[in-house]
Amino acid sequence: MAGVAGRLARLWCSGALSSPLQVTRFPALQLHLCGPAMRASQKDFENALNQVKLLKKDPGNEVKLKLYALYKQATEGPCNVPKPGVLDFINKAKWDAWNALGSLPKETARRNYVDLVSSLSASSESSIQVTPAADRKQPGSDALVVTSQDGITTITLNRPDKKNALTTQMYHDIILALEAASKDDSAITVLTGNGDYYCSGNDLTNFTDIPPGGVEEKARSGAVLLRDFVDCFIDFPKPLVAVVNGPAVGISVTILGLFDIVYATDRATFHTPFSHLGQSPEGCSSYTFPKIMGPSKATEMLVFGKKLTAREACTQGLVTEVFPDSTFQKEVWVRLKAYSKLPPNAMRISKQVIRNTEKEKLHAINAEESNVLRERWLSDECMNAVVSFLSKKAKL
Ligand SMILES: CCCCC/C=C/CC(=O)SCCNC(=O)CCNC(=O)[C@H](O)C(C)(C)COP(=O)(O)OP(=O)(O)OC[C@H]1O[C@@H](n2cnc3c(N)ncnc32)[C@H](O)[C@@H]1OP(=O)(O)O
Repeated sequence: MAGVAGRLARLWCSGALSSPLQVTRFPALQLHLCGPAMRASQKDFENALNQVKLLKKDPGNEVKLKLYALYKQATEGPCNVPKPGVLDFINKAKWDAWNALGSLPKETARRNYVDLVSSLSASSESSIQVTPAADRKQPGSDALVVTSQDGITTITLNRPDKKNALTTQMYHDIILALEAASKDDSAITVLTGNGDYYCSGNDLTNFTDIPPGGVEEKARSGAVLLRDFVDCFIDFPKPLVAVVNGPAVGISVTILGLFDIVYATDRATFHTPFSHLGQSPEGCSSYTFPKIMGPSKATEMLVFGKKLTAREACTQGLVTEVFPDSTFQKEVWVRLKAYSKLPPNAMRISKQVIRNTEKEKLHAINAEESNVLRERWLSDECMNAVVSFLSKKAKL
């Protein structure tokens, strides 16, 4: 049993914050773990109990023991039953595992159980291929290409002849791609563009596809899609990196405030011409931009549509680092491949510790921005701007 206990201890030490030893060594972290941001609800716990039954791979005896111990600790508290006899190997191993958790609080055990099941579910689904969106047989879906390599899932906008403008189908496909990436075995996820542009924002021809319910219905469904789209970025659990390979416009700029890292070529520009288009900020930028760059710089961008160079965007904190265009791809991918080798659970959990403090706020802001935009899309100012662009009278 010393062997099992030793191996368990090693597992815990390498596991995601589940070791009682680690928790006592980092009391500040323990506070976070027990705080509302990291608390696993009863529902999360019940979901995890069901998820365990659906695991495609047997996790092995050591992990099963760990699950058992966390379950007992979460539901009954510290081990207080008599130790089974030496010949009762199985029950003794279970007792030892439970007893090893000492006085770990029930709430922490519940959280650790949920995290462990979540990492097991992710790795048991790792055999699922992340296929290019084109293979999902969705119309227009070759506009998005998803690949997974070297621990990195890359979502590439692939409409270079339209400057990677986002069609309605692409919003749906990106949501699906992010959902798949959140569960695959990659450590980090990248969004980038193919061709000379990163993305020219919302495809303005989206406005021409009016359903039987008329423009009001179009605006309503657009606002729902926008909200769902941005929610995925708010909730994305792993490090999310934007590789900005060229100019970025509109929503492709605003959501950068929800990424963890933004690398840009020195050829990139950042442009949010909402007033020119009779529109208003989305992607939580009404909150993230003032927070990142201060209110007046944010106003220059979001209200007056000031276009920033990559270096200006970096100085103002929207971009993490700028690279010469000639070496951009090489330098960025070398860096990302190195990052992708870091322990994935630690990265995920650190990201969540950072993000969880304001997740609720971001969701509320997203809902409000989407509502305001729904009204803006029905305004004369917006309709005139779209008509001007579509009739080739206006360009940014
Ligand atoms: C669920 C809904 C959510 C909605 C969320 C709201 C988001 C708000 C925004 O994103 S606002 C930003 C909207 N974007 C724009 O207004 C950009 C419009 N495009 C341009 O001004 C220019 O095309 C350009 C400055 C991006 C590039 O100019 P350039 O001269 O280099 O290239 P072309 O104009 O010749 O572009 C090549 C073809 O691509 C088409 N195209 C480019 N961007 C868009 C776009 N956003 N929507 C639709 N089409 C776009 C352009 O029309 C050319 O097509 P053509 O070859 O058929 O003429």
